[in-house]
Amino acid sequence: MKISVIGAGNVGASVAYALALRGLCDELAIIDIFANHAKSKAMDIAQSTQVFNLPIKVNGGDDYTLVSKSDIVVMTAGSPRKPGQSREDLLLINAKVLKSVMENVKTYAPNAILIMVTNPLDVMVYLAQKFTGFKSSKIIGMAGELDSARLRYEISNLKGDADSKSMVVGAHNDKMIISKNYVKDALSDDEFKNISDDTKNGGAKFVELVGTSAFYAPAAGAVKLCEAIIKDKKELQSVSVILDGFACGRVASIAKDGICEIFELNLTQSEQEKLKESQEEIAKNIKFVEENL
Ligand SMILES: NC(=O)c1ccc[n+]([C@@H]2O[C@H](COP(=O)([O-])OP(=O)(O)OC[C@H]3O[C@@H](n4cnc5c(N)ncnc54)[C@H](O)[C@@H]3O)[C@@H](O)[C@H]2O)c1
Repeated sequence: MKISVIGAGNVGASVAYALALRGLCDELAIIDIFANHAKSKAMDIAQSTQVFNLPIKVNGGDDYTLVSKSDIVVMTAGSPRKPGQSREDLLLINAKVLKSVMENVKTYAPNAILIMVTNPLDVMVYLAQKFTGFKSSKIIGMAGELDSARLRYEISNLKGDADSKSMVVGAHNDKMIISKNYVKDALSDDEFKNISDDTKNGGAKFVELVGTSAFYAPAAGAVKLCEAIIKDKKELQSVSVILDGFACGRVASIAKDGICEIFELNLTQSEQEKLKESQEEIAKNIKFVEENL
């Protein structure tokens, strides 16, 4: 199993490190526009695997031949949010990065399953297909599992633990949906409201503290997707998927070929309206990129 991680920054390096230490692949490639940065991460991670005597080959650089024959490519290259920025402020900056990276992925790893992390996530998921022509079942956006982890973090801070099936669905922006239909823990109305607010604010709170976006928990979300693919788990995860003219969060079953089934969301009328609004916003942002790139 060969996995390539594009972008050796905070999220990319954390993905590569976690993949290596969990022994999920036997070959790992790390690519960044800053070749020495990627090489240094690869060397450091390769030395970490020696600590545990894990037989993993790790290479890094800016040369896309390193990505050849990857089974999975995790895309993390691009700018993260800075204080005061929304994920949407990154639209054109990261779409340009995505276009150049995807041309190389298409050339060197045409059979890979693509895990997208770069923000604004739902827009990038849709554009990744436009730039690669990959089947939509082979492009999966990671964000729902991060938002769900933040939800369970808030619940367990309050209640001591959280149901592992509680999840956040819908778009990866301020209109993410925290629905009682998907929260399996018993919460009063006040508790539900406070936990929803804190979960939605989880990303911004991190940006406020350190001036950039979170990385360990997002990396864990990407690794969870890799694991579901590698182990053919048919695991239900909250992921961004390509739909008709846009991409947005759905619950989908993840297995060896990528997305094997997408489920309709079970939402109340007002939640459905909110989902529709966020989908329209995503479609508008896609159009903006298409007209301005
Ligand atoms: N989906 C999510 O839930 C989620 C969570 C956190 C962060 N993110 C997003 O992930 C992305 C990366 O975040 P980060 O914190 O790792 O940022 P970072 O700045 O630490 O790392 C980004 C890396 O991308 C590299 N890069 C830039 N352009 C490139 C190109 N053309 N080719 C190859 N590499 C290139 C940079 O050199 C840098 O090393 C951001 O867009 C961020 O918003 C998404």
